[in-house]
Amino acid sequence: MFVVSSEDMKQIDKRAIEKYKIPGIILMENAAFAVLEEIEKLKPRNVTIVCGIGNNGGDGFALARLLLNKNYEVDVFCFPDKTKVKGDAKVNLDILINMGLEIKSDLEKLREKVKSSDLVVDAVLGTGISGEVRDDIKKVIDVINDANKILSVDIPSGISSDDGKCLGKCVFADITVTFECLKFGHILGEGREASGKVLVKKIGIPKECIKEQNIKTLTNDDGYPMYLIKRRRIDTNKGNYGKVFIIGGNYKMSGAVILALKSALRSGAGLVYGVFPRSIMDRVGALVPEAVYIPCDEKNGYIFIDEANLNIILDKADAIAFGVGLGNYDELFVTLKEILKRYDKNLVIDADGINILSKDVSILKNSKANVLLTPHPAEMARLTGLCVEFINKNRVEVAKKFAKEYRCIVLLKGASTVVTDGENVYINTTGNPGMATAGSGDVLTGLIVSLLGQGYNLFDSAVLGAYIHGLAGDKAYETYGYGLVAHDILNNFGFFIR
Ligand SMILES: NC(=O)C1=CN([C@@H]2O[C@H](COP(=O)(O)OP(=O)(O)OC[C@H]3O[C@@H](n4cnc5c(N)ncnc54)[C@H](OP(=O)(O)O)[C@@H]3O)[C@@H](O)[C@H]2O)[C@@H](O)CC1
Ligand SMILES: Nc1ncnc2c1ncn2[C@@H]1O[C@H](COP(=O)(O)OP(=O)(O)O)[C@@H](O)[C@H]1O
Ligand SMILES: [K+]
Repeated sequence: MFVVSSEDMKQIDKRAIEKYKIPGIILMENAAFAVLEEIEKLKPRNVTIVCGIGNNGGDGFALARLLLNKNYEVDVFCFPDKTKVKGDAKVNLDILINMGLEIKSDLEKLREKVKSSDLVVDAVLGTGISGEVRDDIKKVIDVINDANKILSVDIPSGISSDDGKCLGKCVFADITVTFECLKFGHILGEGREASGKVLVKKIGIPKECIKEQNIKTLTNDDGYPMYLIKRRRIDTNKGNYGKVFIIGGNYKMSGAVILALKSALRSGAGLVYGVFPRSIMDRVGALVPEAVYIPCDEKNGYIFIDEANLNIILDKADAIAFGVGLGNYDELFVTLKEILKRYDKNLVIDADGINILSKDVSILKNSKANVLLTPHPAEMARLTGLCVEFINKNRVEVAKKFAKEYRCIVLLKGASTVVTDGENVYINTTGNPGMATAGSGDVLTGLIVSLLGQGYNLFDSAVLGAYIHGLAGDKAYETYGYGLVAHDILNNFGFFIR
């Protein structure tokens, strides 16, 4: 499913109205019907609709008429002042007035009504919000938030459609009914929580209008990305599903590489090789008997990959993951540099691999390998010098800029993981806060490198990885709640891939 900004949506609406000659008032009517359909499922006895003075409010006025015609008890408020309503919204406002309905603008009356209403509809601000919410509207939002149940029209008032930022104050909806496309604000930042359950409804915009906008951002829905998964031919063997190499582990940390190896096996890689320091061989061998091992020399407990082993890796690997539990040791920078210089297939750099890379990110620019970086926000901060708070508030832009500048693919982890090659963007919405647990990232790396080995390209592997990892985490959450551990996630991979 496409994800659009407010400007994209404005252009799509404009194209529908000016080029394809659909009158805006028809779109408004269809939007109102789309909201009506959801309200009827909720079976409220009485509904309070709070409208602004723009077209979002216009949707609210049209909805009020549809509900009144169906004999619902309806109260309509307009803030700051109904005399400022214009255009299509005014047409719908005037119809209500002609029907004899009183449109109130009294905050105290709204406060009373909100308490006794089964449902409050928030049609104050939509995609047309600009700047911080003005003080008078902040008060209205506070009152709306006291409601028993809230349905927001298009987007919760106060949330920016472009990045999900709360612009000073926002409605926290139970349900949001939006039109034609998802907006960034529904799945990023505070907007994700504020939107509640989001329903995307068609309102009659010709599909060409969306196509012509050339949208580059997708999220999981309509079968994407799972339809990328290829069925296996019957007459195949392990050689068809990749030799994947996972380079990781140090004397203090064997768990990360063990989890990544198990994860690669559980997600279907043909042959999984573990490259780790010799001192953890017994543990890895005991816990992952299905893997092949390349135990390496050690320097101060950290891995030292000599030329002979490096040649084996570079020669054999269909895909490499570098970094899980590796430790950040100066000489490993030299190893990473060599791999980037000599390896010409797909390379995932994760965890300590990213910390090692942060010493001099410019080595990416001369890379022969196709690189995917999978940082969490703190690792992204090390790569870019930006602070974590800024990164989290600007996830898409930060990841895009980095991917473009260093010609790699970035998978920026966290709630709403972002995958981008600098132009195309995927925003993932599977997963849950139970996955904020040690080792959860290591199993993602194992999953992605496994997909690469099986022949998916770098972008698709990252997208599928983020999606399946989140789904598997959601299934684990059903059983273990916040007590879920990384093993529970990887044990579900096979289920979803099947
Ligand atoms: N176009 C179409 O075809 C269709 C559009 N549709 C609907 O239209 C919505 C977009 O409508 P829109 O563009 O009129 O903007 P909208 O969200 O109502 O907000 C503008 C109003 O808010 C005010 N305001 C702004 N910033 C503010 C702030 N910080 N703090 C306080 N107030 C602020 C601003 O006031 P002003 O600054 O002008 O005084 C202005 O009055 C869209 O979300 C969807 O629901 C559907 O009907 C389907 C067809
Ligand atoms: N709130 C959340 N919602 C969805 N996914 C999450 C959430 N918190 C963490 N995750 C996912 O869990 C993984 C954590 O990775 P990471 O921080 O690298 O863990 P570790 O380094 O311990 O392995 C990432 O894939 C991240 O997207
Ligand atoms: K709204």
